[in-house]
Amino acid sequence: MAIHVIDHPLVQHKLGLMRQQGISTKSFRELASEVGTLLTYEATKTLELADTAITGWQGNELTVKSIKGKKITVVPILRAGLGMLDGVMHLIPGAKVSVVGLERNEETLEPVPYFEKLVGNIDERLSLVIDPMLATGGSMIATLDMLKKAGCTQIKVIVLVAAPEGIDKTLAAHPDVDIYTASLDSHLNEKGYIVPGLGDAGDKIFGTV
Ligand SMILES: O=P(O)(O)OC[C@H]1O[C@H](OP(=O)(O)OP(=O)(O)O)[C@H](O)[C@@H]1O
Ligand SMILES: O=c1cc[nH]c(=O)[nH]1
Ligand SMILES: [Mg+2]
Repeated sequence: MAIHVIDHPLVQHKLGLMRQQGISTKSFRELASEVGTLLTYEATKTLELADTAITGWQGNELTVKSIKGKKITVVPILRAGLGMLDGVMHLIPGAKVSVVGLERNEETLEPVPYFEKLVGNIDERLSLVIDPMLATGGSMIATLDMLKKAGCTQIKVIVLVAAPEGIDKTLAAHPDVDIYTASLDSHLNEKGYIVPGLGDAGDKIFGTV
């Protein structure tokens, strides 16, 4: 479908803080979660509403709006996607979580799948895939392939930063998917890292470097 770059001042300010050299694990983690919340707000903007009858505070009949039938599963891509999970669940606490594990081979840049635990009835759910980084697009495309193979037909992607190369590849492979991001950065460097990017998001979230 399309890429949506969210230029809300809070998103841009927080993303700017994340780009600072030497940022602490604590700050990076907090900001990843906060930007995750803000991007989720934007990504859920198009959820359909239905009229629901309730009894109001005065005992009278009222019609209010509620989110229509659509069940949601949040899909963090291990490891780094876990850094956004709390922030996303903050807005949709009832969502079920489907976990996929993929690690990019840093020589070939190909994704290597190592874990898949999807919730039941995924064909009836909207999947919200979360990962801080979309670089070559390999990990995202493999995840979308996995979800579609399991029967999922409605998918939105939320990433903190994306590279144009990866976005083009992902949208070419999965033109039906909407991608929400805080930034479409300049390009990939010779090692497949996003420039200016955030560096290695997984390592920064888990404190492994
Ligand atoms: O678009 P791509 O070129 O596939 O790169 C992006 C992927 O790389 C990172 O994960 P990584 O493989 O480093 O695993 P980690 O989250 O365990 O650190 C990132 O979180 C994405 O999943
Ligand atoms: O820039 C990048 C690319 C892949 N994975 C990351 O963590 N950062
Ligand atoms: Mg990593």
